[in-house]
Amino acid sequence: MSINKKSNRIDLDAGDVLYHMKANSHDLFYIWVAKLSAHRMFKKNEAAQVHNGFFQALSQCTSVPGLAQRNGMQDVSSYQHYHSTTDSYVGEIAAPTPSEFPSVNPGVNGKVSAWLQQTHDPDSCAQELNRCQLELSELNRLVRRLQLLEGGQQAFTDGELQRIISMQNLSLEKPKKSRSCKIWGHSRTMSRVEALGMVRQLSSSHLNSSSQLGASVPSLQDYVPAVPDYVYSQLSPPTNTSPEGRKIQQDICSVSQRVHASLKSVHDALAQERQRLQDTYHQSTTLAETVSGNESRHTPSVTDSAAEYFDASDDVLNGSFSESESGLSEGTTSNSEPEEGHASATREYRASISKTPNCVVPKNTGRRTTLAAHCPDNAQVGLMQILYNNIGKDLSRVSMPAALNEPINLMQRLCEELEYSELLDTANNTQDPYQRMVYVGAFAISGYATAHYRNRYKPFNPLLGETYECLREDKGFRYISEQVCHHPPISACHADSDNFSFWQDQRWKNKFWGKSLEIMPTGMVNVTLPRFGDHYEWNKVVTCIHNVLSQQRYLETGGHASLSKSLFFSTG
Ligand SMILES: CC(C)CCC[C@@H](C)[C@H]1CC[C@H]2[C@@H]3CC=C4C[C@@H](O)CC[C@]4(C)[C@H]3CC[C@]12C
Repeated sequence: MSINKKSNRIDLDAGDVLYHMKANSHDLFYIWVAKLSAHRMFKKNEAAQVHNGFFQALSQCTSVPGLAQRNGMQDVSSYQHYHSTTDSYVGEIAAPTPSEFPSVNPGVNGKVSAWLQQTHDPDSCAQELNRCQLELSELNRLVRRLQLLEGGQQAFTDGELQRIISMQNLSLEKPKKSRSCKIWGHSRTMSRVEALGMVRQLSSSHLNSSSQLGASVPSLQDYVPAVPDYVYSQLSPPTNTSPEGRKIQQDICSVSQRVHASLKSVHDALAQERQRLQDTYHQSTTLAETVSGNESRHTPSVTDSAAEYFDASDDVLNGSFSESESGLSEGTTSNSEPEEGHASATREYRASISKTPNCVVPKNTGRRTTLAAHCPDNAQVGLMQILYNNIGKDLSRVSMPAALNEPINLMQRLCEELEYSELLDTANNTQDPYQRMVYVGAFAISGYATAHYRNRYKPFNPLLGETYECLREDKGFRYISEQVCHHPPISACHADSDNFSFWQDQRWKNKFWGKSLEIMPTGMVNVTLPRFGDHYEWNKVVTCIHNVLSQQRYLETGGHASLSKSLFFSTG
């Protein structure tokens, strides 16, 4: 949660949804903030309780009253305890049998298996996975046996403790200064030797008090403080030295390696399959283009483009790209899938546009319809690691691997916002001023058509002074842009045609929310229509990249945009 007192704004990143709230008054703002903070506190406590409950359950399950219980399990010094009792704890809830391992959504399973069936060697993957499942159950059995074996030696004996302290290079410095160690007369940190001596005294006191001195005689334990918690907290779990334990550990290692090898081979097979699909798709589209020849090529619009860079609606119309290609999760794609009615409306609209006067659409432009190179699969790029290595640095200056880039730069990407420039052609030929504004409005949002799908790659950041020029004879406009500032990146662009002039200088602020990244463009977009002397101006809305670090990334565009019109000259 972040707040801005001046503007009474509260921003909340709730994982999937990002809330931006603005309170009408200061009082309301403070009430909201107080309530949200209280809610957050409540949630935190709730989580802490669950956490405590977990450890309580662990300690209840500990069969031998161990050291950790003496320590109140505060810092679970005993990683070993955690492990040794996990078995019984898990057992209380439900012991996971191999068949009960968390499974993915059955719909997804269905799709995957259907796809696997179509491949040339569907059985090998299935066999490998079956084998994997067996190995995992074996692994489960081994881990349980190891835990049972360790279960008998949960608590440290004093002798063991001494051995561990002397073997491990423990720092016996007290983490926080406190005056609890009164026995030494003054407060100071213990030396290693002292601590060891203390342990020795402690063990003898144990013996004395229990077997020789009797309850009435004050034992040394009453004077000598127990071995401090922080000493215990540094103990690493004792390694299992029994030959059987070692054997089980070796078995676990080798079974894990086999599981890893199986999963890797399944992964490789799937990757190969994916490549095969991509190649087939690429070949089929190239073939289709050659067969259909030039006669059917009216507008070399993105409909023809077979590369991974594609237009949203066309892609949906053709149904040519799978969900995995677009890198979207099931939910997001199905939300935006238009019905057939929408598809035919789009076709009709396109047909009507090409009849617009002044709209010269050459038949064959000689422009390429596919990109020269395929995009590499960047699913493996570990963004988390990159961010982790650059903690504290300005993210805009962190260099990212080129596998994350699409083979165009930001100025080219901005030029794509003119993909539906026919709307402006139509506006310039529409008498009704309201209708004109509707067309301009439609054009203003048409720039986002691809944004929804293009979330897997980022455009290259242009260099300072770099220019990009694009002549679209097919659409009748020419476009030029220049990178006018590198940090922060600002691109200025201008496009001209018989029917309109378009210009914008775009810079944006980024806000990283942990799971999502918001791109907040500043600057206005301008369009003029020469025939009526209209000047339209609008601002761009916020684009939010949700789940930016994962493959379930998706873009959401929203916010307030206002489109205003003024006259830039009188037409008389
Ligand atoms: C590869 C991974 C990690 C990140 C992918 C980030 C992509 C989705 C980001 C990086 C730069 C972004 C673009 C930056 C600027 C603009 C201009 C704005 O007017 C519309 C959105 C648009 C076009 C953004 C769309 C999303 C975008 C392409």
